[in-house]
Amino acid sequence: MTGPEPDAAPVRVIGLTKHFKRQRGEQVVAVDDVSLEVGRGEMVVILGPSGCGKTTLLRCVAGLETPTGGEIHSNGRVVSSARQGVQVPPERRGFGMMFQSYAVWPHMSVRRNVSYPLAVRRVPKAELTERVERILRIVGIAGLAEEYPAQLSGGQQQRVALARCLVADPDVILFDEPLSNVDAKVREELRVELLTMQQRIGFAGIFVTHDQEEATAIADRVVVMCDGAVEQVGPPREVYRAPRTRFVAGFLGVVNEWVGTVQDTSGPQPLVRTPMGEIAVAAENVPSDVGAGDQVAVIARPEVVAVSSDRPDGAGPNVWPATLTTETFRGPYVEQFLEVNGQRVRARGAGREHLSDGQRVFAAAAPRDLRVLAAGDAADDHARDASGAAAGATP
Ligand SMILES: Nc1ncnc2c1ncn2[C@@H]1O[C@H](COP(=O)(O)OP(=O)(O)OP(=O)(O)O)[C@@H](O)[C@H]1O
Repeated sequence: MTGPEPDAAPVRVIGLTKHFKRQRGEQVVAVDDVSLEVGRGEMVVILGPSGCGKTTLLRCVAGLETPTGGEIHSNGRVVSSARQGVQVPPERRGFGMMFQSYAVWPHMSVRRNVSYPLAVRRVPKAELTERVERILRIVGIAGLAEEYPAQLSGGQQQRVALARCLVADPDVILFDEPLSNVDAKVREELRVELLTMQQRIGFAGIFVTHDQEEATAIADRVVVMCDGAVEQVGPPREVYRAPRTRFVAGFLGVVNEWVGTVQDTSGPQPLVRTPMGEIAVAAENVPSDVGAGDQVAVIARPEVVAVSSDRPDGAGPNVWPATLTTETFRGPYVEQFLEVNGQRVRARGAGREHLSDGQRVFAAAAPRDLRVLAAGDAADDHARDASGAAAGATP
């Protein structure tokens, strides 16, 4: 086993594979050759639909599962290697864990729950008291120190779990859907606080979720998984705006997909012929291996489709006469469903103009806001099912 290296990444996963056997002997490849690095103080979010292998990946990193192949390093030290037969137990990996199943202990007060990780390490009493007080304050539960978990709300219990995790001062924390048991409002509050604490304390995190909004809100980098493998890794903005596959596009939010045939890729705005009409896409948003005659999908997020009652002034090539089918008020924005040449189009806007259902309008989208993806790479049925999102602009 190699020793810790100060400049090494807090977590490095190399070619990790985990197979399970089902009851009837059938093999499941839960994690399929995944490589990943988590930088110091970085929050990496693993996002994907149910059954894609997120939890198994995290459990392998934690040491709760023995990988079938590959390696895991913590600060340059090998903590798991199938080849070398190394499998360091969870408590000796130096990772904090905040899993749904790692609930707080009901028979201990908040203070004792939070003290526990230091008590088992025989941290001197004065230091223990000081560290526990500090963390209780940071997490905002100092006033609840003598309470028992049964007397706390779900959100407060999650704070206790977080405090218990942070008190040991881990440089990496593994989170498995830690906020899924609390209601939406508390969840959002905790999310913001978690980020604030992460910035203040500086720990790195691997955070598993199937909730794309949660992922984009907290991630420095998102790792999108599908069927055990990594589909795309990048900052949330990049993965959202420049998805590499239709699966990623559909999983990260609502998307319009217009399938068609590429006409010519020589100019600055290649044209794609679709049932909606010809669509111009900025050349830099067309993959280099796509050529004339290829079947592709043009991808448009609803917020890049502008709707107006008058033909927009100075508009570029993509302006389509449309019928507004329905418009729903969503508070910060309006959601619009349109029909363009028999195709459904979904748009999202500020709703400044008063429009009526059934009204003739114009839909427009700038070529630079559209992307072309190969039509064949779609695991998109999966994406649609998982996210409830609107690939093909179905509501
Ligand atoms: N102990 C096990 N034995 C057999 N198969 C398993 C075991 N644990 C997980 N699997 C299978 O491995 C695959 C990945 O499961 P995993 O729990 O990692 O997915 P997930 O992405 O975390 O899903 P979810 O979001 O629903 O928790 C699934 O097909 C699952 O049925």
